Amino acid sequence: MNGPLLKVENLTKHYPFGSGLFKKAIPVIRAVEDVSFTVDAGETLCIVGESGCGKSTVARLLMRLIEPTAGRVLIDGTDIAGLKKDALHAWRRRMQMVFQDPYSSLNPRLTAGQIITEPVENYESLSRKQRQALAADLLRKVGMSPEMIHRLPSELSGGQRQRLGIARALALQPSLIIADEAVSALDVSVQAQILNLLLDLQQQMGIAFVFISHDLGVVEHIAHRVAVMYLGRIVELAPSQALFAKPVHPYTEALIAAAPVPDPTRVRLEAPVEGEVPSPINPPSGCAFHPRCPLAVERCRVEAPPLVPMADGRVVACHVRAPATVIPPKPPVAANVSFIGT
Ligand SMILES: Nc1ncnc2c1ncn2[C@@H]1O[C@H](COP(=O)(O)OP(=O)(O)OP(=O)(O)O)[C@@H](O)[C@H]1O
Repeated sequence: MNGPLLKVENLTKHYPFGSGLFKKAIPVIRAVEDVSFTVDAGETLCIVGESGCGKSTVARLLMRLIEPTAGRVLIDGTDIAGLKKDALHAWRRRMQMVFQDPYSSLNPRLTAGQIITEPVENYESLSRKQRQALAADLLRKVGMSPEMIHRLPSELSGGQRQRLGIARALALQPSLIIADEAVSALDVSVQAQILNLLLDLQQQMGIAFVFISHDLGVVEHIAHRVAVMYLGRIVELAPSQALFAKPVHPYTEALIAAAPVPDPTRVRLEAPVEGEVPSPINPPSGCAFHPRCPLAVERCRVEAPPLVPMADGRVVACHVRAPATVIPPKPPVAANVSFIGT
């Protein structure tokens, strides 16, 4: 199939805020605003940004766990919103999710073997032997001993539980895995093991990842491309190497400056730039980053910058660093005009 595996077009999610009883319009939380990107087969797109910028909402929209206010999600060119029950069921096989907290996302009453095979049994019935063989195979794939098949989640370490969550996601042989802060709850050494496991699996099985993280060390390790979000919008989307070598948006620059060295004690992105993240209920006019931006000029206060494509394949929304080319107004049409006296 030509074209991207995943195409996200102008995805927007507004949550109602309060009742709006005495006002004409109900105020909304602008969680995700006009987000567009693509992901190719076998590619890893990381989404980064401070807490509350809309990363998890994008993940939930991709998985169709919530409905968008506007915009579309296409898989292999098919709009998932238009799928009827059976087609949606079939499509769900292709996209799986790995969650941040491996403990709360695993049923504590099921054994590792049952947890792994449960998604498959939603699609086909398996004999006891097939179930055991599948579970053992997937446990091996994620670097666990098949002997763990009878263990309960409470009998596993955090890293083992996250491997189990990955094994469960792999069971349906998905084309795409959405991983929302999938390693954030783990020790740094276990994080590295899980990330390397994901990279190996990607090479072996050609899986694409949308990997959501606020940890740039993690992102630098695994991303092919990176989308930087600020207050619900993508402000820069770039090939990973280019982004880390030369961030263009002042917000990206600040994020990278806050986490300069890839080491185990690296700074988290809790407050990478001065000032608070503004409210998504009443975002600033113009560029939403302007109140915190050291480069802001008057235009930033009044006009929202569009995402402008740059020569190295990135797109950036910044009036100062990536000014949109102003298309000169067309000259007046001169043909067939006759002037008196000429
Ligand atoms: N169900 C909901 N109802 C109302 N507001 C919501 C809901 N879910 C998220 N929000 C709001 O939408 C915005 C984006 O939230 P989201 O969880 O997507 O951010 P995030 O970048 O994933 O943050 P974090 O890194 O802390 O998980 C936030 O302002 C959040 O409070």
